[in-house]
Parts: sequence; C-alpha cells; structure tokens
Amino acid sequence: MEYIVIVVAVVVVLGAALAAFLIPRRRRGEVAAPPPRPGVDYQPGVGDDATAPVEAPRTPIRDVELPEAPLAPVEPEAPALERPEPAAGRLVRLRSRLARSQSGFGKGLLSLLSRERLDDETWEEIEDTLLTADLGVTPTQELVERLRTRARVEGIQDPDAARTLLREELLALVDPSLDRALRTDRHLEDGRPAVVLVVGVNGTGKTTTVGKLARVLVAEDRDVVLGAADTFRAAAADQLTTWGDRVGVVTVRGPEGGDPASVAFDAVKAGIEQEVDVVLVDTAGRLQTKVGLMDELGKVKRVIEKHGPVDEVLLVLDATTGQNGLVQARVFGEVVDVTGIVLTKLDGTAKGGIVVAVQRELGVPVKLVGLGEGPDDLAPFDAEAFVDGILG
Ligand SMILES: Nc1nc2c(ncn2[C@@H]2O[C@H](COP(=O)(O)OP(=O)(O)OP(=O)(O)O)[C@@H](O)[C@H]2O)c(=O)[nH]1
Repeated sequence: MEYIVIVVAVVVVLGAALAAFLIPRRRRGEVAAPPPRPGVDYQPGVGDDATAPVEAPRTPIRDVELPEAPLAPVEPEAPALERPEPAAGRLVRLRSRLARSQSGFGKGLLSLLSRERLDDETWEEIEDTLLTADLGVTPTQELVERLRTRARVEGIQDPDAARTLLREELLALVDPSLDRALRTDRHLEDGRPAVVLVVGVNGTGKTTTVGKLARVLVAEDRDVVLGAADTFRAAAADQLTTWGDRVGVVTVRGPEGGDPASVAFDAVKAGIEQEVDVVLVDTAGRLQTKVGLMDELGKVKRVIEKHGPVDEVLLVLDATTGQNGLVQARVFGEVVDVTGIVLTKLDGTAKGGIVVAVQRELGVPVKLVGLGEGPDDLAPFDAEAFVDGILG
C-alpha cells in the first residue's frame, strides 16, 4: 500500500513538472498579430507616422518633358546707381550743422555785442573771440573798428539790432560779390572738357572732395571722368573708383607708384575721347615743405596743359588745422595758381573765420565747403547761408 502511494505521488509530481515546462513554451511560440498599419490598413490620423510605409502603393514613374534649349546663365545684377542730391540749396540744408559747430563763435559775439555797456574790456573780448575763430589779425581789427563806429553812431538798442549789425559786417568780410562759380563747362570752341585739378596736403579730404564733387556734377546731369593721379597711395585710387562707380562715372588710374602726370594726362585724354563735360583729377597729398613733391605737382599741371589750359585748381584745406592752412595756401598758390578753395571739416571746428582769412591770404574765393563725411555733405559756398549759420 505504501508503495502505491509513493508511485502515485511521483506520477503527480512528474505530471506537474511536465505541464510547467510545456505551457510557457507554447505561449512563447505564439506569433502576435501585426498591428494595423497607418496608410495601409486605415487612413492615418493625428500621431501616426507621416512617412508612407514600404507597402504603400508606389507613385508611378512619369516622363518629364525637358526644355529644348538650356537656360541662359543668369547675369548678376549691376548695383543700382545712386541719385545724388542736387547741389542747389545744400548749404541751407547743412546750415544746422554749421550752426552747431560755430555756435560758440556766433553766440559769443552776439551776447557780447548785446551788453548794455560796450566798454573797452567788452571790445577786447569781441576781438579775442574773432581771433580764436581764426578770422586773422587784420580782418579782426577791421571788423572791430567798423562795429565800434557803427555802435557809436547808430547805437545798439536790443539783441536784434546787434544781430543785424553783426550779420551785415560779417557778410561784408566774407564778400558775397566774389565769383564762386566752378568752371565746369565744356569748351564750346574745341569741344574739350573742363579740367579741375584738386591739390592739398595729406589727409585734408582731397579724394573725398573729388568723389563728392563728381556727385554734385552728376546731379547736374554732367558727364564726368575721374583721374586718380594719387599714385602714392594705392587705396586712394580704389577709394576714388568706388566713388565713381556709385554714380556711374569712369575712373582712369595707373600703376601704383607710377607717374602721376601721365595718369592725369591719360584721364584728360579719355575725357576728350569720351566727350565728357568735366575731368576731375585727384592728386597725392604733399606737404608744402617738400620741394620735390611740390615741383612734381607743377609738372602734373604742365603735362595736363598739353591738352589745353586747366580750368580750376582747387586747393583743399582742412578747416580744423587753422592758421597752418594759410601757410599751405601761400605755398600751393605759388606753385599751381589756385583758383578756388575747398574748406573741409567745417563741421568739426568752431574756427569758421578761416573762410575770411584764407580768401584774404590767397585772393581767391572759397567755392565749396565740406560739412560732414556723408556723400552729399559738400556744398557750394554761399556767403549769406554761411553767415546765418555762424549766427545760429
Ligand atoms: N567730418 C568731415 N570729415 C571729412 C570731410 N571731408 C573729408 N573728411 C574725412 O577726412 C578723411 C581724409 O579724407 P581723404 O579724402 O582720404 O583725404 P586725402 O586728402 O585724399 O588724403 P591723402 O590722399 O592721404 O592726401 C576721411 O576720413 C574723410 O571722410 C568733411 O567735410 N567733414
């Protein structure tokens, strides 16, 4: 009996072990049904994979018609030419800039002249103010003398009267009767262009002035050629070419370190051939004390004149250098017969009196003034607008 019980127990245990072994194996061998596929088994919705499964119906291959001729290469668009601002009335636009820079000078004078008692001390202060503004000794003495006389004879009742008096006397000194027109008309008799030679010491703003002047002329519908006769500084020719390119003006240039006279000659020749109205020639900056360089400048002018006389020699002076500008004016005037002065950087100095001083020194008028670094910040000089700018 005991034996039977043991056999039954062993059979039960073995059976249970066999069942435990077989059931999980069968479960592991089951193949799970594949999940429904978006785009195949049902319409895809939010959160479904966006890419079409490989089983998705394929797009059939279609024939595409090719154009008969290959497409023409696309030309890079030329930069649009700038339209410079007309020159007329520019000084009026720039007057506030002039007034800002000269405010110390103008306001100082007006408040001194408006004092109740104009004693010797006040007149001395007026004199000092004028000298500080670079008016020069002789013009200062003349002006003070005239103001004193008129104040004594006519009397100065109020600030308005002081302003009127000062305006009249400053205007007389600046001299509105001087001919400040630039000679930039083509020569009718032989069809030659007008030639403008631009000279001055280093860094006064010659190249910038030539570039700005080209814009003034383009605004007046003149045809212009530029000559980059500053062959010392390679960047000067690049700078000038950029100015020209902006308004569609051609720049004639030579090799770096080449003969400036030959570049100037070629520029005028190109101007004659292209029948332009004006040729503007930029020259290298040179100190008035360097005899060799000054002789070279004389040569540039003589070589250009093989084509015919130069119409304008513009001396560019930096207004911030004050009295030193007068020395430059004297020496340049001896070498090249200056016909007009360009006073640059008047926006950066309160020494507007230099206009009078330099006109006296050279006996030639200020024709243009620079009042900023912007491309259209060069203005034809206008005596009235200038004096009004000084007085604010
Ligand atoms: N604020 C101000 N800056 C000016 C004016 N005119 C010229 N400049 C600046 O003066 C600097 C010198 O100008 P350039 O034209 O290169 O002078 P440059 O006389 O040709 O110089 P070099 O070739 O070295 O003799 C530049 O930074 C100009 O922008 C002006 O009227 N006002």
